[in-house]
This record gives sequence, structure tokens and C-alpha cells, in this order.
Amino acid sequence: MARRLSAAEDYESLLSNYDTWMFDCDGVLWHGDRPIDGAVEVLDMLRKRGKRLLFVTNNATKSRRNYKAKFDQLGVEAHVDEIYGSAYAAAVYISSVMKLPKDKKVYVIGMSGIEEELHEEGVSFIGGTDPADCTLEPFSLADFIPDPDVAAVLCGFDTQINYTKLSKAFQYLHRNPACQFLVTNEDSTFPSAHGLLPGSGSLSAPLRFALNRDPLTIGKPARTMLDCIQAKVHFDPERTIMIGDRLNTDILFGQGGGLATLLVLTGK
Ligand SMILES: O=C(O)COP(=O)(O)O
Ligand SMILES: [Mg+2]
Repeated sequence: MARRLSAAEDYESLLSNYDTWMFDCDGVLWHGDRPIDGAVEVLDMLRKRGKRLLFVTNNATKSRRNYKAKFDQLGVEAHVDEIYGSAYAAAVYISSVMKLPKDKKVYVIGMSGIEEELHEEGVSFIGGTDPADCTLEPFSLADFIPDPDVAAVLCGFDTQINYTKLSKAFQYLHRNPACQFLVTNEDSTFPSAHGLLPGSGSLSAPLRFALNRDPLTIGKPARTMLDCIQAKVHFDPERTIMIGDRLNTDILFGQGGGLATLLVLTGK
């Protein structure tokens, strides 16, 4: 049964009940590059109380290493193996679960974070930040020569989303029903430093609509993300709490994994 925390003893009981604290990032620790009041102090207090911290974000724009640099800039102690982003989870899924053959490629709608994680996992890809795709020039199907090695399309948050990228992704998926359609996450909105913006889910929506096909989602609330974490980190779900700002991703993710959940209201 959900209850609103107010008294100090409410928080004390959380501290005594849970050893592993899984934090969502956007809307919980920060809005864009602006830390949320008190977040850094809470992380510091939890560290001092000997709690294990894990950072679990659907934001696919950054790799685990990029996030480590962000935590460093905020003066927050964080280690790469505590950071789980949907870009990393997608790369691990493609390499270790889907077992994409080495001679096959992924067509990416997304940014350098996804590219870095795919590269780390030895997954070949095209698209992404390739200047040829980051264009507002009209897309001509007559001039498009699909890469025959593309066996999956991965769509994540992409500030350079455009008709060329959507058209190429559509072609790979429309022409070949065996081509896997993956999205890093389906967050409808993204809590930026200055307010809500369309999120990844709103960027892959045109493909879902045009193809009349649902993708496989890697990030929260999907179990895939938890499997990726549990492959690297042992924790007791009974003594783990997931802190998030979205009911349909973070809280659903925690409930699906048998974790306790704590909803914060800073997601805007
Ligand atoms: O980038 C997003 O859409 C959400 O990211 P989050 O999971 O850290 O809240
Ligand atoms: Mg969030």
C-alpha cells in the first residue's frame, strides 16, 4: 500500500530496511545538467551509511563513462559499474541476448552514447551521428541503397531526429520483417532543466505508427534492464528500493523486479 513519507522516522525506517538504493536519474537526481536540491547530499549520506548505490537511467544519450564524468562534475562519488543506462542495456542485449552475428549491423537513430556502448560491445552500426543522416535535405528513396547487413534498428533519444533517419529506419523494417525493431525506452517526455520536452517514446512513435508494429523496449519498465543489472551486480530484491519520478517506467520497473519503490515528485 502506497503511503506519503513525511516524518523523519519514515525515512529512518527506509534506511534500516534497504541496503541497495537504485536511483533513476532524470527528474530524480537532476534536470538536464542542473542537480535537484538535496539529491547530492542524499547520495552522500547513503554512501556514509554504507548503502550500495545503483544509477538506472532510460536516458540513452550518454554512455556509462559519460555518466561517470557527469557524476564527477557534480562531485558525486559514482563508479562505472554502478551506472546502468538504456544505451548500455541495449548494446548488451544486442550482443549477448540477441547475439547479433558479427557480420550484421544495427541502424541507429540516436546519439554518441548509444554508439559508444555498441562499439564497446563489438556491435557494428550505421546511422546515429553520421553526418549523411543528420540532414534536413529531402530524402529520396530513389537514391537510397539499403545496407544489406542491417539486421536491427535501434531507436533512442536523438536531438537530430529527422525525416531521413525515420525513412531509413522505416525502410529497413518495412522491407525485412525479420529486422529487429528495438527502442532504448518509451518515455513520452523528458524532464529538461527548463521543463518537459518530447522523450524517446515520442521520437520512435512515428515508426510504430507507420509500421503498425510495436518495438521491443530495452529500458525501464522492461525486465531487460533489470536482467542487465543482475548480470553484473548481486543484490537482494527484498532489501532493494527503486527511487523514480515516473510511475509507468521507474515504479513499474521496481514492482516488476520485486523491489520496494519510492516515487518522488520532482519529475515535473
Ligand atoms: O531520458 C529519459 O527519458 C528518462 O531518463 P531517466 O530514466 O533517467 O528518468
Ligand atoms: Mg526519470
